[in-house]
This record gives sequence, structure tokens and C-alpha cells, in this order.
Amino acid sequence: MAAHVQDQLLNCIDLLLDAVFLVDADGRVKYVNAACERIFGYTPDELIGCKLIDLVLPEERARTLEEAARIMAGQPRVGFVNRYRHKDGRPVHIMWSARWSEADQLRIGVARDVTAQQRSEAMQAATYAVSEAAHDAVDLDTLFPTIHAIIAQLVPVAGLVVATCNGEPEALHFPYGRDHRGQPLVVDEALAHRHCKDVIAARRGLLLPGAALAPTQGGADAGGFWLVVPLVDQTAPIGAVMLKAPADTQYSDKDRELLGFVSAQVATAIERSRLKAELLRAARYDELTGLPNRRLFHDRIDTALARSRRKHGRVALLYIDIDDFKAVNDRLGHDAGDLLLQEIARRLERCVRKADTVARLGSDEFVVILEDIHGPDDATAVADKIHHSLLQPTAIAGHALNTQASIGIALHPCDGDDADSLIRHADQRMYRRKARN
Ligand SMILES: Nc1nc2c(ncn2[C@@H]2O[C@H](COP(=O)(O)OP(=O)(O)OP(=O)(O)O)[C@@H](O)[C@H]2O)c(=O)[nH]1
Repeated sequence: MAAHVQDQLLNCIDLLLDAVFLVDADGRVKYVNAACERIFGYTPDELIGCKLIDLVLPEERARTLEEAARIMAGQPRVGFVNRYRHKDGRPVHIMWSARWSEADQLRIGVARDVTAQQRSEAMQAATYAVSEAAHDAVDLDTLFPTIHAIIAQLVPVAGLVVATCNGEPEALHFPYGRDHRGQPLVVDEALAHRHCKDVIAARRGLLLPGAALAPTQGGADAGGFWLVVPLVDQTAPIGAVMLKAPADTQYSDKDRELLGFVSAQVATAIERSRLKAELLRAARYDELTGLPNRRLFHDRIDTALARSRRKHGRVALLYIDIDDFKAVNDRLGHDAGDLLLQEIARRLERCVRKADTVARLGSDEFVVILEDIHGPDDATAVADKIHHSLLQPTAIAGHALNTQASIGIALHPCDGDDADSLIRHADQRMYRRKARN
């Protein structure tokens, strides 16, 4: 080829947007065009003679060497993607088209910078993953670790802390804090509270030195740095996420932009999960007393009976109706009646073990499920305890109220094998008591 044609060809190659490499069998760069400076930050003169593998991120070197060996064995390849360290420190995603020239004993590779494309794919994948997590998570406790894992796919994360508030940044709390191994990550909550409030008010992220949130005694180590990002759904503040970056990492402006975008999705996911949990709770718990409602009571009794059948155990059902409750409403008002019902609920809970169930069926009717009892005497003892507890005066609206209750008891298996027959028996016995009271 004439020398001037060769020069023109090299000029053309320098105009290419992709970097063209010639690399020898030892992996040393023999030639690279001008595009390498735009992609990797190094001029051709700086790269020629260097080992290309030294620029590859350490965690990707093994698979990159395997790929190079395959190409040198005669398998051309289009589409291998790996990551390099740019001269300014940031990672660059490269897609390769490469083959081996046996005659020249050189690897010919064309490197395309696909960082922006990878970032937008990562953003899409994260958006999809966050919305899927919000859909699948039964509650916030299961949502937070999933969000932690999704963010860790986007940027290096040594730990993550979530702060949430119900629209009121003064009332922030910290339901999640874990390091990259899933171990608890402790921060100074008073300091974290202050920084979270600031980022929520400013609606912008904040970088803090690693020591900024460390508690005085142990907890989060002081290396690296923190990025605190507000969580805002539509316009309502949901809280903030605090990302701990590993000691040798910098988040670029692009990373921060990406985290800002993902945090908006996270805020929506948290809000959606919270609403779902609230709906679920409202469907299963009584709003006034916080006790399980009729629906959850039926689930619990069915489960208790199934367990009892399996273990040949005994279950007692106590049906409790408050005597003359209407008079409290009539005399002191409905609000006073509500307070009394709440106090009755707390006292009933204190009369049983944690594993037992106290439920409100409605109005002034309650039930108690006692599991693993030895016989009727245990159930009678709990009923006596309840009578005694309710009789203790309750101060409401300036009055000391003594509450009397009628209690009917049914036992599994002697009074029936299913929930309906036990409820029927207990209810009838409660009415017979009431007639006597
Ligand atoms: N404050 C308040 N009252 C309620 C609530 N639900 C039902 N009630 C009232 O509870 C009262 C229950 O009345 P009754 O079923 O006649 O019961 P009682 O007055 O205890 O009569 P006996 O059961 O025969 O002793 C009614 O006045 C209802 O309006 C509630 O959530 N809050």
C-alpha cells in the first residue's frame, strides 16, 4: 500500500469514535488510535507498551484473561463487555469486537464505550426491580433488604440505613440499617435525624464524611463517606436513605443522579407498601382496640384447632360479653365507652399468655383462645382472673368504673371439633351466665 494511502487510513482511524487496539501475545499495547484518550483518559503514547489488563477493574480481570485466551485460540468475538478504570478513577463499561491475527501475532480489538447505555439499562432494571419489590413485599421489613440489594447492584455500598417519617420529618425513625454482609449498622440517630431533616427540607442529597454518623460507642466505622438522599413521594416526604460508600470509592455525579432517580422509585415503593400493610392490618384488626377482629379470630381458632388435633392437645374458647355496657355510653358518652373498651382490651391481654389470642368480635363482645391447656380448670382459672381484673376500678371521665362481664367457656375436643360448635357452646354458656348476673 502506498505510504500516503496508509497515512490517510491512519488519519481516518483516528477519527473513529471507537478505540482500535493492536495488542501482542503478552497483552501489551502495540498501537491504539486517538479515541482511547476520550474513552480511557490516556493518550496513545501513554498506553503503548502498557499491559491492557492493568486497566481492567480487579474483579473483572480473571474473566477478561479467559476471554483473551479464547480469542487468541482463534475464536473471534463481538459483544464481550467488561469494565476499565478511567484515568480520572471512574469505571468505564467497554464492549469489545476482537479477533486474533495469526500472521501478525496480534490481537485486534475495537472498544466501544457503552457506559451511558449500561447506565440507562441499569436504571430501567432498577426501576422495574423496585416496583416489583413493592408489589411482592408483604411489609416494609421485607421491602428494605430487597431495596438494599437493588441499590448495591448500581453502586458499591458498604451499608445502608433507611429513615422513614409519616409526612412529618420531625418524627423520623430508623427501621432499617445493615452493612454489606447483612449485619446491623448502627448510626448516631440524633445526628442522622438532623442530616435527614436537612436533605428532606432541601430536597437534595448530601455528602458527609464517614465519621459524621458514627456513634461514640462502636457501630458504623468511620472510613469512606455517607451519601444521604431524600425520599419524596409526589410531594410528600417519606424519609431518607443513607448510603455508606466503601473506603476507596467515589460516587460520580452520574452515580448521584442515578441514586436520586432510584430514590424517587424507592419512596413510591415504601409508600405503596405502607398503604398495603395498613389495608391488611385494617382488614384483620379492630381499629378501636387494636385486637384481632372477627376475621382474624376465625383464622386463629382454625389454626389452634388444627394444632390441637395434631398434638392431641386441648384448646379453650372464652366468650366474654360486658354487662350493662350500654349504660356507660348512655351515662358518660360514646367517647368514654370507647376508652373503657380500650382498657378492657388491655386488661384481657394481660390475663393471658403471649401465644394466646384475645379478639374483639364487635360491640362489647370479646373472645379468648387458650392453647395448650391441661383441662377445664385452667380455663376457669383464666376466666376468674379476667373477672377479677375487670372488676378493678377504671378511671374514665372522672368516674371509677367497675366492669362486670359474663363469660362462657367451651373446650376442644369435648365440646366439639370445629370452630362453629365451640363458639355456639361458649356463646350459649355466656348467655346463661348473663341471665344469672
Ligand atoms: N362506645 C362504644 N360503644 C359501642 C361500640 N360498639 C358498640 N357499642 C355500644 O355497646 C352497647 C352494647 O349494648 P348491649 O348489646 O345492649 O349490651 P349491654 O348494655 O352490655 O347489655 P348486656 O350485654 O345485656 O349486659 C350498645 O349501646 C352499642 O351502641 C363502640 O365501638 N364504642
